[in-house]
Amino acid sequence: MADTSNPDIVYTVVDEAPELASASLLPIIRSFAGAAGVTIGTKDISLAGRIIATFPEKLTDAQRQSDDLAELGELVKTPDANVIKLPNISASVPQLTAAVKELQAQGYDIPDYPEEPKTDEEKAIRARFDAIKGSAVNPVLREGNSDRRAAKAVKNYAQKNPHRMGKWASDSKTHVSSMPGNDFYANEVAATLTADQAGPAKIEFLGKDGSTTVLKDGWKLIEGEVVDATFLSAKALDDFLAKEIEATKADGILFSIHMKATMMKVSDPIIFGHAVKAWLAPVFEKFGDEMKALGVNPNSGLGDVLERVKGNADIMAAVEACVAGRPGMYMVNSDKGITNLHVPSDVIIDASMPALIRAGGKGWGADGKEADTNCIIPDNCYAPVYDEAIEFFKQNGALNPATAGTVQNVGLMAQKAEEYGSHPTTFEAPADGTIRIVLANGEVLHSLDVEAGDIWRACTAKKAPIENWIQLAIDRQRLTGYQAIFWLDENRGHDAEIIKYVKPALEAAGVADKFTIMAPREATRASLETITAGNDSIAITGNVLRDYLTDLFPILELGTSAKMLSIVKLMNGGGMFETGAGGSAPKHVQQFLEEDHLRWDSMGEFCALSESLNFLAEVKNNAKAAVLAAGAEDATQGILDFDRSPSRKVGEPDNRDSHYWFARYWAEALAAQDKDAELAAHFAPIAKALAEKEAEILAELAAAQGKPVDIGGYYHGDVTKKSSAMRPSATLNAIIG
Ligand SMILES: NC(=O)C1=CN([C@@H]2O[C@H](COP(=O)(O)OP(=O)(O)OC[C@H]3O[C@@H](n4cnc5c(N)ncnc54)[C@H](OP(=O)(O)O)[C@@H]3O)[C@@H](O)[C@H]2O)C=CC1
Ligand SMILES: O=C(O)CCC(=O)C(=O)O
Ligand SMILES: [Mg+2]
Repeated sequence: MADTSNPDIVYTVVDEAPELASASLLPIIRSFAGAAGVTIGTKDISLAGRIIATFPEKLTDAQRQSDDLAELGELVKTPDANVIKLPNISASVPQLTAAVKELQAQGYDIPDYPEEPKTDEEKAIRARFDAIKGSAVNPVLREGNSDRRAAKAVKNYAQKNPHRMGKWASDSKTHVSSMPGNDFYANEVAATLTADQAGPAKIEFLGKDGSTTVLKDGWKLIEGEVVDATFLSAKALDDFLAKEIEATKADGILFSIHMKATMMKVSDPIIFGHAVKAWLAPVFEKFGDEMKALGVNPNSGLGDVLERVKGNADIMAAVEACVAGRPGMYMVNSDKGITNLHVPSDVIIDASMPALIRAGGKGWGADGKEADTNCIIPDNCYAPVYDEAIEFFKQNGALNPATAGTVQNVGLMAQKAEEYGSHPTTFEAPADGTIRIVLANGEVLHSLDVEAGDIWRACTAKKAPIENWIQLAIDRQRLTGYQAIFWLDENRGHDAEIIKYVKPALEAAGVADKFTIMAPREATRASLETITAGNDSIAITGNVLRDYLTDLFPILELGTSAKMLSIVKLMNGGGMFETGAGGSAPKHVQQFLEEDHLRWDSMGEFCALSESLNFLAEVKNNAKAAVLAAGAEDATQGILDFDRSPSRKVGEPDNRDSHYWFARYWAEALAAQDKDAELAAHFAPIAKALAEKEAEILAELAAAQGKPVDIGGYYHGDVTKKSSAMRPSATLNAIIG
């Protein structure tokens, strides 16, 4: 539940591992900030919180929750915003239905998710759920462009303490496979709107029979907006997948598909569903009707398919026969039999491909052993990044984190830029025909012929965010002097329009010679050459590559993207500080529940906290916040210098221990500083107590580990249970107060 006051800083209530970490860290932050008069509020953007806020009608007053996401969405458009944003679940359908089930079991009268809505009432419920599904939080909050990089201290630490890297063999059979054509990349057309063309537009489907269906109406487009349309052919996709299954088998390697069904919540579950159908093609051919009657929807994954057909012996026999003839499968969890195709949100490309590359091009097979892998990334817009990276490491061997430079990112993200804002304008073609965009002035902007099942989408990027992004890039290049590359492909419709903004802006600023423009493949090679030589680069990218590269490079350079500094300079003057560039680490929760050890690293929170306090100091002229910030920076440095980050193994220090050390170093720094005598006096006894009680506190934290733990729910755990699990040291709690 959230506070309603008007705090200096808003900290988000989220899901999974970061939310567990907050149960321990937030009381420390509140206590320390409170001593300086800095208030910390919370807003609940968790999956369960959003479901509860969306369906209040049958809930009791005590169960109801305000729509915190909507409130935060307004806050980030104001200069007052100062938000620390932790990662939240972007739910796939299986996750959404599991969360609903859990809430229902807790006595919340929430409707079931209608898989196949028929009545108007079911369709209305489905539409409300669809607004919660997938990446529904980040696009609302990200009212600014993205600045992600490793803080200097974090990068230095990684160079001094290089993580383990898998070895790359030059004859590795691992490779990326993408469609030979007729994909989003090949079919894209784009234009930048003039003043005459602006206004509410429509998207229409024209059937071969002459009928017109309006797919979207009142679509607001403004002057200077880059508007593109494209489609991916369903037939071409099916041909490609069938061939890749055979090719994988012939190569004797693992089959895997990598996409982002969470963020691309309309297009990618459909593509994933095609892969599930291709994998079980003979079964779907023979038992299609029976499977339909059992409610099978391949878009929900193989796990859901198997669950629904398991009572039918004939279908199960056909599944077994089919799978026996398939290549080996890349596994999410070989111990539990969870395959790449089980759940659409289990394999998320930004995290999965870098992990495979870090491992030397190896995936996990069903036998629990590492093997070379065919990485299927159907569309060619961004697949070349991974393809080129893999080729580079085959030729040059793995990156050496001890000597590698860094790739920072300046990402175009504001106002639902590009693909990540395209959900409301993505459609599966209902039949053969044409899908077109009709502008307010009646002009047809783009018209593309499609076949039934093709995935058509329109993306846009607005002028103000584009200009703001170019300026951000100029500022960062000026500040660092690094190599600076705009990752834009002049042969792609959308990118060619963006280049028309970039070139004149760089000329006008007199800095054109400091920047280059390269297509993703060439930019990947150039950046890898740069960091291999120990130098640094800034990748100035669109929204998707912002996401992909801020996992890829950190995972190679630092071992993880959790330690990244991730700043969103909100366009109306506020600041949002994301904690790292990774997600909510479901695997960490599994481990925590089994053995009460939380390996989540809060480095992202530590970095975001200092930034947020510095921002408060700057915009509100709050000198005490500046002192707190400097202390938090020292504490972060202490965590790195003395190696206080969590270990992965039960029985060794975990997330909670790192919070103790953070509190201790922070208190020591505040006690030692001479800028604010009042704060120094306040923190001196706290620092002393934390030092004196070190052995007791660490013993109490250690004693908690090693047994299963109950937190009263996965998506909607019990706040008290979470708090007592995450704050097991009475001695520490008493000092924090
Ligand atoms: N900003 C946001 O809101 C984001 C949300 N997400 C959401 O998060 C969920 C999980 O996404 P997924 O793609 O699996 O990516 P994650 O980043 O959550 O997990 C991938 C792996 O990265 C490592 N990792 C991530 N964060 C940390 C951390 N703080 N400390 C230590 N290790 C870390 C873990 O490795 P190991 O297991 O080896 O320890 C983890 O298993 C999804 O629901 C997704 O939609 C994803 C990205 C961003
Ligand atoms: O919103 C999401 O689903 C994921 C966001 C993400 O991966 C990122 O911003 O790095
Ligand atoms: Mg990401």
